[in-house]
Amino acid sequence: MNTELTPTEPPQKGRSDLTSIASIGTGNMGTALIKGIMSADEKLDVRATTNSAASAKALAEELPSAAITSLEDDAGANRKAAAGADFVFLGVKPWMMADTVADLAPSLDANTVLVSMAAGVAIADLATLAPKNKIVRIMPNTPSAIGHGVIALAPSAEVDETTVDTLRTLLSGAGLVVALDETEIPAMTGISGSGVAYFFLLAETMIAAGVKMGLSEETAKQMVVATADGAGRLLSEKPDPSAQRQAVSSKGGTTLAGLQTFIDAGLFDIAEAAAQAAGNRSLEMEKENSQVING
Ligand SMILES: NC(=O)C1=CN([C@@H]2O[C@H](COP(=O)(O)OP(=O)(O)OC[C@H]3O[C@@H](n4cnc5c(N)ncnc54)[C@H](O)[C@@H]3O)[C@@H](O)[C@H]2O)C=CC1
Ligand SMILES: O=C(O)[C@@H]1CCC=N1
Repeated sequence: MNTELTPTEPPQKGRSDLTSIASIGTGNMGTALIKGIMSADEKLDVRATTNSAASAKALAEELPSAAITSLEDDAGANRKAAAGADFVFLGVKPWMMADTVADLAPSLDANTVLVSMAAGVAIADLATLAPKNKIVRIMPNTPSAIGHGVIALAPSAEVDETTVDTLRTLLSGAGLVVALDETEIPAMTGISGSGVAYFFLLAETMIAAGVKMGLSEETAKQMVVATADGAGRLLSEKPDPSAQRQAVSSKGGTTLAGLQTFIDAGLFDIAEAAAQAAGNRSLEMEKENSQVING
C-alpha cells in the first residue's frame, strides 16, 4: 500500500499535446469553474495560481492533478502559469484585473485566449490591457463546481468559431453554456451569476422560519436543503415553474395561503428589483474599472 501523503505526479502535467489552461486567481469562482471543467475532461494540462501560499496548499488538495503556485512563493507565478497556455482564465477580483493583466500581457503568447470571469470589466478594457490577445468574457456561477453551473459566454468579435467551440466544450463540463452578447451580461448576472445567491438566501430564510415555528435547526436545514434539491431536479426534468407551482397548490389549501403572503409582500417587484440592482451594479463597475484602466 502506498502510504505517501504527497500525490504522485499525474501523467498529464506539462504535456504539450494537451489543451492547456491556466487559472489566474483561483478562489471561490475560479476553483468552482476549474473543478467542473476538470471533472469532465481529465486530459487537460491545468495550472492555477492564488495569492497566498496557504490558499495554494488548500487548492492543491482540491485540484490534485493541477500544478498550483502562489504569488507569495513566486512573484512570477502568474506569468509562468500563463506561459504557452491555450486559455488563460482570469479569476481575480474585478478591481485587480488591471494590474494582473498588465503584468501578464507582455509575456503572453499571441495565440493565448484570455477568458475573464470578472463582473464589471468590459471586453474593450481587457483588450486595452492585452492588445495582442483575443478576449472572451464569461459570467459563471458557483454550481459550476459540480457541473451544474450556468455560464454565459460572450466572445469578442475576433475570436474564431473553432476557438469558441473548444471553449464551449471545456466549459460545458461546468454546466449549461449560453452564448450571449456582452450587453446581455448584466441581465444574466442579475438572474444567474448573482441569482444563485438569491436561492441560497431564500433557503436561509426558510430554515429560520422553520426554527421559529418549533423545528430544530438541524431538522429545518435538512428539510429545506432536500426541498431545494427536489424542486431543482423536478424543474430541470419538467421546466415549467408555473405548472409546478400550480401542481402544489390545492384550492383553499396551505400552499395558496403561503404563496399569497409572498405575492402580497411584493415578491414579483422584489425579484425584479434585485435582478436590476445586480445588473446595474455590473454596469457601474464597468465604468469604474474602465476609468482605472484608461486613466
Ligand atoms: N463568486 C462568484 O460567485 C462569482 C465571481 N465572479 C467573478 O470571479 C472573480 C473572482 O471572484 P471570487 O472567486 O468570488 O473571489 P475570491 O476572492 O474567492 O478569489 C480571488 C482569488 O484571487 C487570488 N489572487 C489575489 N490576488 C492575486 C494575484 N495578484 N494573482 C493571482 N491570484 C490572486 C486569491 O488568492 C483568490 O484565490 C471576480 O472577478 C468576480 O467578479 C463571477 C461570477 C460568480
Ligand atoms: O458578487 C459579485 O460581484 C460576483 C459576480 C457574480 C456573482 N458574484
